[in-house]
Amino acid sequence: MALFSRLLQPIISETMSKKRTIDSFFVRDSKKQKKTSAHLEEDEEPTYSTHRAYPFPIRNIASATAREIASLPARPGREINNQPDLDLVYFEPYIPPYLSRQLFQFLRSQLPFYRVEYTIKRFGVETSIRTPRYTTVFGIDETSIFSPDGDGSTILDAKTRLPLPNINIYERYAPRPIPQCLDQLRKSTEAATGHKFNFCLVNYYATGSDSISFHSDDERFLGPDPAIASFSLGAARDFLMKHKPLPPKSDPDPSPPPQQLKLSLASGDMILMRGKTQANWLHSIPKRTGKNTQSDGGRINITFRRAMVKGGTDNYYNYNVGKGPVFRWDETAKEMREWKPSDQQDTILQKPQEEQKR
Ligand SMILES: O=C(O)CCC(=O)C(=O)O
Ligand SMILES: [Fe+2]
Repeated sequence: MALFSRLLQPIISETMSKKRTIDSFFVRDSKKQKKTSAHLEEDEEPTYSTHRAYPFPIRNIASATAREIASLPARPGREINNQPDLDLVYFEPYIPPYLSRQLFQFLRSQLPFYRVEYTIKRFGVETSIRTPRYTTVFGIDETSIFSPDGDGSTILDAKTRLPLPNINIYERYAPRPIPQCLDQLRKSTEAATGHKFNFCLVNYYATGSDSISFHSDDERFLGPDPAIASFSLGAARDFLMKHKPLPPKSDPDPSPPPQQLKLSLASGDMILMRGKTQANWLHSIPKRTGKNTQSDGGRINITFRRAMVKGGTDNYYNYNVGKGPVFRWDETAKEMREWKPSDQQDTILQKPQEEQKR
């Protein structure tokens, strides 16, 4: 390997920081390697997914780990469809505990996150909303693809495979390809569910105060009866589901009203919502009060979805990336910190000096 990249490699890893947790995902000392797992590759050079729209390169998972993800789910899914219009498949878990722990640490430290602010009209008044969790998104709708050659910076029409005729098409936000560390899971999910996905949305709930209120993912750009695969990593949180309001009954009907559901989603679990579910049910992750709300109650949620038209791409980037600052996990401070482009540059410049001191 060229001297340049050898020199650069540890510097980049240092920029990515999180020495112990992240390195242990890839490179283990030989004693630990024997004791804990034969799955993770020893001494594999880290590689990165890069794209001009990423704020920084996103580290790839090792090839052995990627192969493991391809072999999932750990357990077959169980159908939950005992209520009107409800059609779920619950994998408990999809990702086994040793792998979900590592994937949680890895994704938390490697992905760029945002705390999006936007305005809505509430009772005719412009109201500012600060999303009560960190979010990020990758992908592009079904009408387009990232050019398979080069660094994928060119976007092609999905049918003609020619560059988009109008350069203004995705003008508000430059779409980002799904990085390898999430794309492995997307492929596995497609194989396990028989559904296709072109978007990956990630939520990070830092504490019990982070939440998502009752909503359904029934946007028109997803098409009718969309399938959404939703993964949990890290702290367990309650996932509530309730039926959308029903019109009052006209005739005496003996069928009982739909019941609210509560699933305690644990690390590694996956819930597939499909069929009539989004059209008829709402879901939420309520705030959690009491103990265990502050410390490492961090939870990552990953959803895979399939947007059919360009409006879906703009909507997802608008609400999950936005125009505000980037946040990145700081392993020393154990919290998300605002990240600036100069952070990366600083580390690259500082590191050789530090090494000379030793
Ligand atoms: O965090 C979760 O489990 C749910 C997230 C969700 O509903 C969404 O992002 O639309
Ligand atoms: Fe949702």
